[in-house]
Amino acid sequence: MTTVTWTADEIMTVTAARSLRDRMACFVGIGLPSTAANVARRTHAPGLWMIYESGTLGAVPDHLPLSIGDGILAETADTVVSVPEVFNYWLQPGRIDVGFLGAAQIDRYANINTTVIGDYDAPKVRLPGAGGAPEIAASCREVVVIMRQSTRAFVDRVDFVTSVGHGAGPGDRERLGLTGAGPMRVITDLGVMEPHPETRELVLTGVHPGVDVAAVRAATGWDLAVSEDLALTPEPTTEELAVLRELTGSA
Ligand SMILES: CC(=O)SCCNC(=O)CCNC(=O)[C@H](O)C(C)(C)COP(=O)(O)OP(=O)(O)OC[C@H]1O[C@@H](n2cnc3c(N)ncnc32)[C@H](O)[C@@H]1OP(=O)(O)O
Ligand SMILES: O=C(O)/C=C/CC(=O)O
Repeated sequence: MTTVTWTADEIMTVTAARSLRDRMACFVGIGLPSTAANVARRTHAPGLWMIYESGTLGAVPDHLPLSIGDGILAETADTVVSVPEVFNYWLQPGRIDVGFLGAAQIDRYANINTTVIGDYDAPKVRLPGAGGAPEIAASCREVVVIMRQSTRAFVDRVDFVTSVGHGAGPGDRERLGLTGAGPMRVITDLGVMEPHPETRELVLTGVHPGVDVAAVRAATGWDLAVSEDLALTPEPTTEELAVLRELTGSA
């Protein structure tokens, strides 16, 4: 029997890809989300309708776009619309099923920071910023987050709320007028977290093969709750790995 070997980053990306279903409309963030969305489209979800913020609807890039301005998106899209149309017509009225985002920091309520580490006026690290992420987090029907797990990234309270997840708990999204369900899954190199239906706090609902719950808790900056029905992530298939490695040039 052939043993398939894979890295922690690879199982993270493949697991995130699997969270997308065929024919979904997916607002794709640049970086890890874009890699995972393109893996999904080339494997189990050929009809995934990928939307990038530059106004490219239905892009089918033959390589990973370097940015939302990469020509391959406009060249391969079903159509290209203006940025106001992406936000005002497609996103805000709830026409997009899933927003797929990355983050530098996330907290127990899945609030996202991509703005600054440390004090806003005297930052330790200045991050890429908000871009369209706050609107994506507000209005997509649901949000999936992909990021590597460590205590520097998984913090009790984010240094800056760039994109609201579940705010300070139940009812906050409704109070703020955010129409989408918010982050429903956070996928990392260690496992999968989902918001508790009542408290909205992230709960560990799955671990990747070979990962201890204790290791996930140790990489989290709050007392992470663990589901009683903890799932074990299925390993990446050879097809998923081949597609991922071809896309990232690591084949
Ligand atoms: C639709 C849209 O895409 S809108 C665009 C909005 N912007 C985003 O969505 C960005 C989302 N992505 C992020 O925030 C990412 O985590 C990034 C861009 C900050 C970093 O991603 P990567 O390029 O994978 O780099 P990496 O995680 O190695 O971090 C690079 C550096 O950023 C800094 N950094 C990143 N995360 C942290 C953190 N949590 N705490 C402190 N420093 C950090 C560090 O200086 C780090 O370098 P180091 O690891 O040597 O210390
Ligand atoms: O400005 C934004 O929202 C996103 C930028 C990401 C990119 O330039 O690819």
